[in-house]
Amino acid sequence: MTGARAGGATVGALLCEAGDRLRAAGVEEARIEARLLLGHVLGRKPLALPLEAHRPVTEADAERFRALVRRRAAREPTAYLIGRQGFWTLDLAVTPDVLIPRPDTETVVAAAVDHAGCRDAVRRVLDLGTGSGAILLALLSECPNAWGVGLDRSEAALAVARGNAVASGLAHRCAFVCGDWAAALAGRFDIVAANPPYIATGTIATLAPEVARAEPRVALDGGADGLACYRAIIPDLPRLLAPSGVAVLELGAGQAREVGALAESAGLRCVEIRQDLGGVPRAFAVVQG
Ligand SMILES: C[S@@+](CC[C@H](N)C(=O)[O-])C[C@H]1O[C@@H](n2cnc3c(N)ncnc32)[C@H](O)[C@@H]1O
Repeated sequence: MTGARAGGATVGALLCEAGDRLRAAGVEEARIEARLLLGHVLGRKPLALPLEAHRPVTEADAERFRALVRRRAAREPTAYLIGRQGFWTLDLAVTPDVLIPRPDTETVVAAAVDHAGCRDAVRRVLDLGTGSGAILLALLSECPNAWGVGLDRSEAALAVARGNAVASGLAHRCAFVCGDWAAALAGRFDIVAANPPYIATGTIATLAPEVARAEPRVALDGGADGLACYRAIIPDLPRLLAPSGVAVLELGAGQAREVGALAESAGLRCVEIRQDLGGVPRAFAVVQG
C-alpha cells in the first residue's frame, strides 16, 4: 500500500489508500468498508470520518488500520475483523465461531413477533441453531415477559451467544444449551425459531470467499440438497409448539415448496411465507395443524 509518510497519515489519506486496495481486491462497497475499519481503529463513528479528512492519525493506529485492510483484502469479513454486527436493535459480538447475522434473518424475527399475538403474553421462546444468539435475543427484546432457550451444537458459538445475552441485558431471561437440534429438549414453546444451515454441500465452494472460507461450515452446510436440517427439525415441531404457538423457519432461496411438504407431512399448517427485503421467500411460519 502506498500512502502517508511516517507520522503524517491523515484520515482522508488512509481512507483513499484503503478504498483503492479493497476495490482492487474485489471488495464491494470498498469505501464504506474502509470507513468501518478505520472507525473501529480510531473509536469514531464511521459516518463521521469523511468530515474529519484532515485529522492526523498516529503511525501506530495507521499500522493497525493497514493490517486490517490487508486482511479484508484477503476477503476476511469486516464483521469478524471488527468483532461486531448489528442485528435488529442489538449490537452483537461476532467471532469466526458464529455465522454473521444477516438482515434477511430479521424477517424471521418480525414474522415470529407478528404471529405470536400479544407480545406481553409470550412466555417461552426457543431458538434452534442460535449461533451468536441473534434471533433469540431479538425476540426476547420484543417480548418483555418471555424466557428463552438458545440451542446449538457448537460450544464455541454458545460462548459467544452467552456473552451477547449479558451485554444486551437479557441474560437473566435465557439459557443456552448444547445439543443436536431438539433431540434432548422437552417442553412447549410459544415461539420456536430456527435459521438452520441450508446451503447444499456442493454449492458452498461457489459462494463469496467471505462466506465459503470464513464462516463456520457447521453453520452453512445443509447436506446434499440443503434440506437435511429441515428434515431433522420439522418432525419435532408439533411436540415443541404450545397449542397456540408459532414456529418460524428461515428458508434458503427456492426451498419453500420442499419445506412446505415436510411441514405438511408433520401435521403443521403454514400461516405465512414472508419475503425478505429482496423479495425472496424467507420466513416460513407454521402452527399446529
Ligand atoms: C445458519 S446458522 C444460524 C445462526 C443464527 N441463528 C443466525 O441466524 O445468525 C445455523 C446454526 O445452527 C447450528 N447447528 C448446525 N447443526 C446443528 C445441530 N445438529 N444441532 C444444533 N445446532 C446446529 C450451527 O452451529 C449454527 O450456529
